Amino acid sequence: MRTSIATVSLSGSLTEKLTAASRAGFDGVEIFENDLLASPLTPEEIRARCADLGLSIDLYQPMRDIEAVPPEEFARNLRRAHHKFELMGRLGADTVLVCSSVSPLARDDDALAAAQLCQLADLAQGFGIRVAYEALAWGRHVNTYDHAWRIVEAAGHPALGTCLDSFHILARGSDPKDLEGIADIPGEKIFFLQLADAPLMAMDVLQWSRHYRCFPGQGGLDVTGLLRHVIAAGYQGPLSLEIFNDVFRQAEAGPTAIDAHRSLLVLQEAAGLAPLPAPVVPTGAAFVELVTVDAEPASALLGALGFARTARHRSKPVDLWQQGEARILVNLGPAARRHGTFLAAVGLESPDPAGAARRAEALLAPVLPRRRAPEDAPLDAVAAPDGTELFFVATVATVATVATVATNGMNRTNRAVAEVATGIANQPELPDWRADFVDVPHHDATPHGVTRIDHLALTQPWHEFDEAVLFHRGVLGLHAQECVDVADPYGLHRSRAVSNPDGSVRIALGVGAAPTDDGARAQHIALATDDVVATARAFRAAGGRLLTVPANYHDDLAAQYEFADGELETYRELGILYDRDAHGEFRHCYTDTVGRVFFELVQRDGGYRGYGARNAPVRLAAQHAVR
Ligand SMILES: O=C(O)c1ccc(O)c(O)c1
Ligand SMILES: [Mg+2]
Repeated sequence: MRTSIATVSLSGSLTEKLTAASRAGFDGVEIFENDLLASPLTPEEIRARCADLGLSIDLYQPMRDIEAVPPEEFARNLRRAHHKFELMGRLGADTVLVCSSVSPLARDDDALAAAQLCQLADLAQGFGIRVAYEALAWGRHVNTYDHAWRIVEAAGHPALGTCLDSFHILARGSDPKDLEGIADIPGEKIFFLQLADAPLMAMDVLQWSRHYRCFPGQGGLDVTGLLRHVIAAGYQGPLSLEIFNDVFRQAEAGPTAIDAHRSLLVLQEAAGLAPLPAPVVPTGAAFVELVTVDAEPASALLGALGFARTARHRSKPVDLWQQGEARILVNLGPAARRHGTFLAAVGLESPDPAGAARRAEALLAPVLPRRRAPEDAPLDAVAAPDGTELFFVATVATVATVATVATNGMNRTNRAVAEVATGIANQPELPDWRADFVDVPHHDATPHGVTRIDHLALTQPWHEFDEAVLFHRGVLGLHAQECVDVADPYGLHRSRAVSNPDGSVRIALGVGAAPTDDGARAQHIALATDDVVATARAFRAAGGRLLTVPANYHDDLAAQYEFADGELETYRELGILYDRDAHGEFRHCYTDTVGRVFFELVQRDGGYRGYGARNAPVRLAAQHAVR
């Protein structure tokens, strides 16, 4: 379907907003009156600019406090409307949005509202304009979609229809049954559809709408369900985003518009309107890549954690450090001069790397060159919103399967293998990232019990948090958990975890204060161990330093839980934190920070699902204290 976006959703001047909308692939815009009033361009120039950018002006909005008012007031409203309709003629816009009145002058009189809207529509019709009447959730007398529709129906004017806005409809928390009436509105009488999501919050609905709307898929409203009803009604107009959001108002318009368009692609897929290449959910973390200018601190830390430097890149100064199934690349790269040591890339194991990249590209993710150097294996990679490079790499099993199929035909493969092989039959050669690395002699440093990467925690730029969540959900097909807010002594840290079904890929996306030296966005790598006490002790014995946790924390633990003899003393000594949920237990501790990066050692038992959020305020305070 055609896509559109209200100019209020983007930051900048009207010209900047239009340019961003066009570049992101929108077909049209809603011109918000304030953007026009503040623009030095004449309506004719705006019209020409939109035409140059390939944008139609799908809606002019809003007109307020029009209906159900005393006659002398209504006469003034018609005069105002006359001016606006002339303006719309100059703009080349043929639909105007009228939102339900909030005026104290408005009467609770549907017949009067219908009669006056009918007169307004008559005037509009003379200009070739249609009036779309929308119920604001806080409208004085009209605040539900069905009430607005009853008035439109009663008015019975061909130039009068309704505008449905998912926020106003869903924010009232109505019973899903109440939405079924949407499908009964004749599709051609739904003149416009505005789409917005919002995080679930208990607050005044006007404030909620004006500050916290977000793109579909970023909040907690069932925008997909609503869209299905509107489509069932036969609506054929554009899908238009109308997002009032304090963060998007400040963020750069270009990336916000791309995020916006991505949300409509994911929404249309979910509503069964337009398919995308199917999500290829990653099945594991193959590696994490750190970039640093000085390998020494990172190497010392990895060595103390029990990692061994097992291989080196054939052509570049990149070392592979490994322990169990945890693999960390240390890259001596110039980028670190700007950022300090940072996590630059993640290798995600994928049953179909090319398919994963196709979906990412369809969802407007920047696709990175397949080879970073001519001799490198050609890997599919895209950039996440925060710039982290995501490599889709063949799972070890997939690479082996292709080799087996290639050499032995199908006779020795079982059915599961055959299925995977069919899925990748058109990829004769699945590049293996590991082939770029040559083994180096190493003393098998006694491993310290790290088995794999448990999760990554990546702090996002302040204005890209919602975008990051939608990206990881939509592009990678990961499931997003609820948002958690964590108190930081110098601010607030908000976190939302995304994961695959078996928990072998977990990323905690965060935003807010960061306990790093220059406030740079902290990134941490949590390493799984079956025995955090043993791993922590071995780390210490090898010269590693663990984050010190205040005694008050452990005193509080003693008040909450009963521990075996000596257990709590061990946790005090090593700075181990403890949490429990309905499924199991979590024990974890933290290393020093190098640049932006630190490590966490975690022991999950019994299917614990969280990330130790209740301990995060104590951990953040301790990290700030170290600085
Ligand atoms: O907040 C408002 O006033 C407002 C204006 C126009 C709309 O379409 C809307 O949904 C809200
Ligand atoms: Mg609206």
